[in-house]
Amino acid sequence: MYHFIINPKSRSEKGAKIWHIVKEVLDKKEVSYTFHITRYPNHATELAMEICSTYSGIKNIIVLGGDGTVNEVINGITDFNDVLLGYIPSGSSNDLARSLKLPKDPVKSLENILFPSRFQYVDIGLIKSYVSNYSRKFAVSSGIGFDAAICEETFHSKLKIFLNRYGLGKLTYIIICLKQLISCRFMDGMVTVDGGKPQTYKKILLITNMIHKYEGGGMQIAPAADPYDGKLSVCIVHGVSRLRILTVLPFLLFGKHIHFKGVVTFNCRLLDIEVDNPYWVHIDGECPDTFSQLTVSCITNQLRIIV
Ligand SMILES: Nc1ncnc2c1ncn2[C@@H]1O[C@H](COP(=O)(O)OP(=O)(O)OP(=O)(O)O)[C@@H](O)[C@H]1O
Repeated sequence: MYHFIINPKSRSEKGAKIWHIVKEVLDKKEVSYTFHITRYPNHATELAMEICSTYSGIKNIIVLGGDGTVNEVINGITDFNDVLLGYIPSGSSNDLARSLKLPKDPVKSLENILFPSRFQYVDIGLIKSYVSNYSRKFAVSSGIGFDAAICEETFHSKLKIFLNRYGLGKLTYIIICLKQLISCRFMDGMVTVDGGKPQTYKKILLITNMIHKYEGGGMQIAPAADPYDGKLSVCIVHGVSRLRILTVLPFLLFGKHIHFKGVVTFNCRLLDIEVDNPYWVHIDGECPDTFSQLTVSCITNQLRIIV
């Protein structure tokens, strides 16, 4: 039995159309399944919880949506040992699917799930703010500063809906990225790696904590990120002028930004972040709030996913 959780609103409502294609194949093949359509933000978390509590034994939960829906689902799974996750990417950025090299075509994706050749245990991240009493898991990445400000603005953007209609969703990120480059505030703060000595940074553009190498629809923020190594791949950009950042940005696509002055990358299990003011934080591309204190960690080999 497969349990589908579908976000019809993903990729500006293309999720609904993709589900119809998938459903047709399921019915034709007489596959036994239940399906659950999300009706509001965070509904996928409730649905995943419901599936976990209703059915016993190993549950095949299949997510049809974007990275945000995967995030909601992993936050609803009550026992990771009892879940085998399948994923049919139908979001605008699909960075998880890109990293795991999952098929883009929904029918191929479905076939991969119905006749799986293998599954993998992948790491997930956990972000907490003790100051704000907040905690959430993430599948792909979390970040504070510039990348989160871009996510926040993209979320409210009418341009995204318009450009997604023409398959140009990526362009939204580029346009908003340039806009944020002019207006975003730099942070001053302190970063503590694996409980070591706190390190002070000035004029921080962003601090990203990556499980997988891509975010923002294929930007290789952490080209060395390995979702199976039990570690976060961290990227800090600091002390660089806005003009300089503009010249570095194109190198992000290929992960070559890491060679520039002011870009610090390292792997760790635990990261403490304290910044001078509350700034936007994104978690798998969704921005719950602004925070000034964060503790980020990696949970090793937590999620069993069909690849
Ligand atoms: N019925 C709904 N109405 C409004 N919002 C919804 C509904 N169902 C889910 N959502 C919200 O849509 C958000 C975005 O979905 P998702 O991330 O899956 O797609 P996306 O933004 O197109 O893809 P990506 O994250 O890959 O760019 C989710 O975080 C979820 O809260």
